Amino acid sequence: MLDKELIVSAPGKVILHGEHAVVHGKLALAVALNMRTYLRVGLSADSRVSLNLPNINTFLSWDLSSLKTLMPAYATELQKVDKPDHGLIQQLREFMGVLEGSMENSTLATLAFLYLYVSIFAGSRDWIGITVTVWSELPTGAGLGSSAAYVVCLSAALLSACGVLSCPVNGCQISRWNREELEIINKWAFQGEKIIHGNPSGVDNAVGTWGGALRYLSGDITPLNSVPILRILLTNTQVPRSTKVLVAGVKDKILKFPAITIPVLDSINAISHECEKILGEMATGPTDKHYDVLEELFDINQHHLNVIGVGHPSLDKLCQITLAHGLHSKLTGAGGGGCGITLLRPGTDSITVDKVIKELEDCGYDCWETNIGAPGVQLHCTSSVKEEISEILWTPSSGNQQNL
Ligand SMILES: Nc1ncnc2c1ncn2[C@@H]1O[C@H](COP(=O)(O)OP(=O)(O)OP(=O)(O)O)[C@@H](O)[C@H]1O
Ligand SMILES: C[C@@](O)(CCO)CC(=O)[O-]
Ligand SMILES: [Mg+2]
Repeated sequence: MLDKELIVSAPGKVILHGEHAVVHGKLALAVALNMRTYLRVGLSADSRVSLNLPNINTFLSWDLSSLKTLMPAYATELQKVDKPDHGLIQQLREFMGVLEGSMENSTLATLAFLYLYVSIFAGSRDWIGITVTVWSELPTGAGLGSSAAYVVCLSAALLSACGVLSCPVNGCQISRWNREELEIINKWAFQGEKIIHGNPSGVDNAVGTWGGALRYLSGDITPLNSVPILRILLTNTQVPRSTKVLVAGVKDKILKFPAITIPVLDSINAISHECEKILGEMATGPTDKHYDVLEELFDINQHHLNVIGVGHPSLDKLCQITLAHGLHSKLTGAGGGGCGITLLRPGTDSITVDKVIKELEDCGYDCWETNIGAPGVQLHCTSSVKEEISEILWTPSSGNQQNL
């Protein structure tokens, strides 16, 4: 139960192979990124529920009594959540005054929050006024799993605030929940992703919850324990896109040209399997040949992703620029702009990397070399949060808060 306040965080992710195909039951390989979303939840002094999302300039507040009117007639068994309650989603849309199909960042984030708040607190008798502030190091809507990190944080924080999960801080700087608890967090986060994405596979919230590197196939999550350290250059083309729209576009292509599109998804599946095999072999001694294969798999998959309609000229340009320096890239996440990844061999010298970064930055892109395999969702003791993040979490601009 929420005593005074809690801070949780969850990582973003990079999909190495399998984006989009994973929505249709194929294998994906994904790794957690060392960029996180942080959430602070505190008891509110008045009986209000407030949501501060500074990254997307959203500051809202509701009277607790008005939220109670939305409580479903039944109490969801919190451990057994399965499908989203479409009746409740519709009721929340009416409550917020938004139309079905609205794609605004703020609408989707608020709908996901209210859905999780009302559903989770309906299962507990104690409705409490809370203030939730979320801030992220991840770019919003750029393919790095910002939506999943957001809903994983919401799920962990709300389930802890209403007493379903323990708050295992125990004087530690950082602590984690046990396996059963992580499974509940993941299930509720998946509900949140469904509200934001429409038809997510569940891979992004799985990485946000469990962290590390994992294989994901039709809901089965298996940690990849022996992944070698890969050097990855991440590039944000800064071209905005929506995962929901891109996922729906692939579905349309499957329906329109099944005989053409399904074999492409099967080939992406085979790429993920091949990559998994190579990563396994690399654990006992990476060779140049392994890197040759990884590079070729990036190239083939990037072509496939273009075929299924999720490429973008900005991503083509990224591939061309890096290839001119002997480096291989592919989009990551939903594509359509957003981020791409470039594989750096252990021997890639810093002069080459700096040249590539300069050329990409000249196109208006943002680049950084990254570490992958970060920990999943965790609970922080207040003093363990970086100072600049803690300042943001403590000073929401309530001046422009909208009271509803
Ligand atoms: N920091 C944040 N604060 C509030 N809402 C956020 C935040 N980050 C992401 N979101 C929510 O997630 C949505 C973006 O999700 P989307 O799935 O389109 O992109 P992504 O998760 O960054 O990329 P991908 O799904 O390809 O990995 C936003 O519209 C918003 O609703
Ligand atoms: C495009 C997609 O495959 C990955 C988005 O990060 C969607 C999903 O799996 O939910
Ligand atoms: Mg997303």
